Amino acid sequence: MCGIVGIVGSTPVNQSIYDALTVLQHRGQDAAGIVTISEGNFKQRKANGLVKDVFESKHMQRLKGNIGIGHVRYPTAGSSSAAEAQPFYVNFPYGMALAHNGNLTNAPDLAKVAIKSRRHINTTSDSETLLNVLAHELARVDKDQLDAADIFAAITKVHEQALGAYAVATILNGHGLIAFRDPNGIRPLVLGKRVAEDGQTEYMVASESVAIDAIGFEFIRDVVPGEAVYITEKGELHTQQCAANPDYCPCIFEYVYFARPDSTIDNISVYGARLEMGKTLGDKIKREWDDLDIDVVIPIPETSCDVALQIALQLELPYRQGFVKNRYIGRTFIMPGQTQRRKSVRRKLNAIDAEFAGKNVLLVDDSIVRGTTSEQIVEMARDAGAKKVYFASAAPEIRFPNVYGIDMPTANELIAHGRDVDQICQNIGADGLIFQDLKDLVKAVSVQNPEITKFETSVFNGEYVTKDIDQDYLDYLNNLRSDDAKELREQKEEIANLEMHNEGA
Ligand SMILES: O=P(O)(O)OC[C@H]1O[C@H](OP(=O)(O)OP(=O)(O)O)[C@H](O)[C@@H]1O
Ligand SMILES: NC(=O)CC[C@H](N)C(=O)O
Ligand SMILES: [Mg+2]
Repeated sequence: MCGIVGIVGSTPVNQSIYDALTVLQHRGQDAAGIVTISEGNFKQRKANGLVKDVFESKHMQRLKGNIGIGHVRYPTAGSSSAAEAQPFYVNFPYGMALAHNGNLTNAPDLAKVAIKSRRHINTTSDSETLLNVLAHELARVDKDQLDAADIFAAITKVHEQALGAYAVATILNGHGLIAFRDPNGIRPLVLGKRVAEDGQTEYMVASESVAIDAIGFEFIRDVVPGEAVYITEKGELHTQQCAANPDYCPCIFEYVYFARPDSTIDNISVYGARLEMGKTLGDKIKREWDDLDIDVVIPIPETSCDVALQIALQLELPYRQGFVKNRYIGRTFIMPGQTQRRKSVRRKLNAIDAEFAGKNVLLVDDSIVRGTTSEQIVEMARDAGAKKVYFASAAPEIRFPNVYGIDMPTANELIAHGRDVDQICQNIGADGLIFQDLKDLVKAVSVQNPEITKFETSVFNGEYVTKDIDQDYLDYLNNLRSDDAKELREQKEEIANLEMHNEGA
């Protein structure tokens, strides 16, 4: 999952974009970038690394201008090279830059069409392709100055061509900031505003509401599926529905794992959703495990803490933070390779023996994906002296690849693929394992906003909302993006490529 942000201000936006990116860091740890426009010139800084490492004060000083966009990246297409860090830039028409969260499922076809239209695509990133599709549609309008209707017409054309998930922020020289969300609203996008000292209203878009809160903007609302927002350089706001058949279907995994608990997405508090997940899973544990003698409930930090606390309340058992998290290690699941992910679990989490010695413990995690965390954590609980180790997952079994912006491209890498609960339990070495039921997860998330009746749940049930996904596509993705394929390709690219990116800048 990546994080995006865009601001049209009445004073320089570099620091606000930087600050917003730091609170979206949990959505992508691989690369970060900011592009601003100052007097018709684009200013850019992007590189691999965390926000705090990518931007030095010399970069910040150069990122002048009252309009800009930013991105934190967790790659799901192309490579993780710095050349594919975002935002991407094209000079025609007008000069524009784009930041994308999501994943296009027809990127290779779109790239072919764009190249036929004499656009140049320099990387394997789906986001660069998306930028070129939009640029092509804007270039078709034969005018020096586009108005809101021209821009919305171009986005309508993009919706007609692009498949998959996309929440986008883009800046267009001489015009302003454009943001839009795919017709299913798979990835989140919110809009905020702030009245500046000079009285001008400044606008902001971001992946999560927490970014809006953190830099002192006021949340206005979610951008709805298929909708586009255009904020002119002067700060005028235009919005329009640009999709023929928008159909709300946000990704449920945002609530399970990706988003910060203090964000609200599609009028659903992520924290509230996690508490509800704890209630429904707690009830299932009561129903199915009433004979078990559990002494204590222990979360696997950090994302599962809210769920675990609620389960403990539900079961009337003590809740103890038996694992201490090293605050300097990031999220392991979004790290690029399995070796790094495996190593990081033990560096990140350490057990407090007193909470385990001689006890029957119930460990709670938000999800079990590859099983990297759960396998090691069960062992750590036993090493710390636990008598019995039970495990509960707030998400159901993840058995199918994700194609919409979560890097789970290969069913074989998923621990629940082809295994029933007992087999998974055996694999992670637990004495008992319980998963949330999908209907309960949907209930837990939707209870705060009954207007949303559908969620993107393909990783649990294999039903892909865009309908273009078939076995051929999943095989293609498997060959392209399995951990092994990625490692091989990146080794080759390191040797062969001198890319269009100046890392030291
Ligand atoms: O089965 P796996 O492949 O290990 O993936 C699932 C685990 O990864 C995530 O944690 P992560 O360390 O990424 O972040 P967190 O600190 O936010 O929990 C998630 O919360 C699970 O703990
Ligand atoms: N996780 C994401 O949103 C990734 C965006 C885009 N597909 C990339 O790989 O850069
Ligand atoms: Mg975790």
